[in-house]
Amino acid sequence: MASFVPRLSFPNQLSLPRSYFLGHHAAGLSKMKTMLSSIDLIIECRDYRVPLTSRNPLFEQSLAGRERLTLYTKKDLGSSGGAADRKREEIIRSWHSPSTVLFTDHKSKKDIKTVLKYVKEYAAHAQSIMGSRIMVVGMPNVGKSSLLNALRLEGVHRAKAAFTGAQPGVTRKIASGVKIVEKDEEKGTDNVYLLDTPGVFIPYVPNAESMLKLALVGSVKDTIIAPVTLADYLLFHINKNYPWTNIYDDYCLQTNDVVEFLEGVCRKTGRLGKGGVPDLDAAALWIIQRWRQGYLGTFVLDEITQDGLEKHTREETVTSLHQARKQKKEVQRARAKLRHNEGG
Ligand SMILES: Nc1nc2c(ncn2[C@@H]2O[C@H](COP(=O)(O)OP(=O)(O)OP(=O)(O)O)[C@@H](O)[C@H]2O)c(=O)[nH]1
Repeated sequence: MASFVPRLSFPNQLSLPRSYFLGHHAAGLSKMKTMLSSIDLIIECRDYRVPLTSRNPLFEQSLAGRERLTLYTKKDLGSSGGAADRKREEIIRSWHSPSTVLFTDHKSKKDIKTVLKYVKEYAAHAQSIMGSRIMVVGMPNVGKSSLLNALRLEGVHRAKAAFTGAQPGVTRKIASGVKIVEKDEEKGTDNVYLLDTPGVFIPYVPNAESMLKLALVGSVKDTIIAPVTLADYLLFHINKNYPWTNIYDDYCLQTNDVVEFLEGVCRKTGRLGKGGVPDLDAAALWIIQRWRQGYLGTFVLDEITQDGLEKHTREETVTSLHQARKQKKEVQRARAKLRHNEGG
């Protein structure tokens, strides 16, 4: 039998939306800027599974001038704690050196204690009279509110203060500060407050593959990109990077054909419509959610190399919304011209 050959590239998705910069993202960012003078430290959350793609250049520009802790969230979904994971973390640390970088799973007491230790040390060093104020920022759905709740529970043993949810955009406004560390008279340290902020998306994603990655990790609403396209990208990624794992053995043999894959999922899970027709959209959504919950294993979608951050930053063009619209129009014009030529 011929051995399976995975696809080496994913077809370019010309019609894929490349923007998800909503009104409350822009409003949230402006408000963050105006509040900067009262903030001591920024915790910027990025997603462990997309350490490069979940970097939002807007935070570099708008929130410059404040000390920052970069925290890679959802570690449990990207790392199984093996040698390759440790190597990856070492590389990511080197990107930010000499600044501190932490990797967290919000359910891990150990990880949350490490963040609290950093925060306490920072607060002791900052010696603010009014108590320290920390702002947590990041892309939508990266886990900011979950982090706040976990820090509050571990730090002051208080219940949840922020709503969380599996879809992006649960936090819409900057909340007032929530206490995560109690003052300590003996040590001479004051209270530490954490401010949750709405997730802010990149104004214009420079390439379609980055948009697919961001959609897969849940940074954009599931209604924005067709679930079958997203499942196809997931299949491509699994085949290319984990061809030996038999992750989807339960549904079908190894394949590069998303329809074959999803039909297998439909048959196995009973997602069949009238007359037994497979419901591909429902199967795609289900498999994406299984992936997001970690049931298909641990995944990192970005390629992590020593010069990865530098390369990514170079390639990244922070396109303004005006430029984004201009580019969109150019694509539309090119397509119309193509249609016209094909018709003529
Ligand atoms: N597995 C895992 N899931 C996490 C982790 N942190 C957050 N989540 C989940 O990710 C989803 C989004 O978390 P939130 O805390 O609401 O994210 P957010 O960044 O506040 O989202 P916005 O409201 O869009 O700004 C929720 O379903 C959380 O349970 C983590 O460390 N590991």
